[in-house]
Amino acid sequence: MECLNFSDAEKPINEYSELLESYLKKYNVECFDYSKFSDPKYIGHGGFATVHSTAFEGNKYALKKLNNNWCINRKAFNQLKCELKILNDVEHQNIIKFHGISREQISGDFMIVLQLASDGSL
Ligand SMILES: Nc1ncnc2c1ncn2[C@@H]1O[C@H](COP(=O)(O)OP(=O)(O)OP(=O)(O)O)[C@@H](O)[C@H]1O
Repeated sequence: MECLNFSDAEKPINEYSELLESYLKKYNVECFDYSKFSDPKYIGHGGFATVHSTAFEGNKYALKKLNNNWCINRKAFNQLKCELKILNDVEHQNIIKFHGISREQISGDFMIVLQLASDGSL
């Protein structure tokens, strides 16, 4: 008899955000306090995220919020974890710098904090 594997059901990305944060903290990824971001200005959105420019303690960043209608299963979550860890390890003058992550505690909204491409081109 064939059994359905309910443990691998897809869930919205915000339901993984706490797990994602604690995993990345182990690798010293900086976790920005979401309440300290100010002056958000909409830049644009893609298939998986919405991007705003914002300020944090006097510095400007691009804040990329993952869309909660993006649903992933456990395997895709594990891939995302690895990709974010790799992004944190990469440093190159031609690659937008990954500064860290942020999480809105109540909604679970998950954000990636990036270098702000000043001329709007990436
Ligand atoms: N670090 C950044 N600095 C400035 N603008 C950015 C930055 N990252 C993304 N953007 C802008 O925000 C918008 C959305 O970007 P995003 O990467 O979410 O979508 P995308 O490039 O369409 O890719 P996809 O749909 O594959 O996710 C685009 O206009 C992009 O140029």
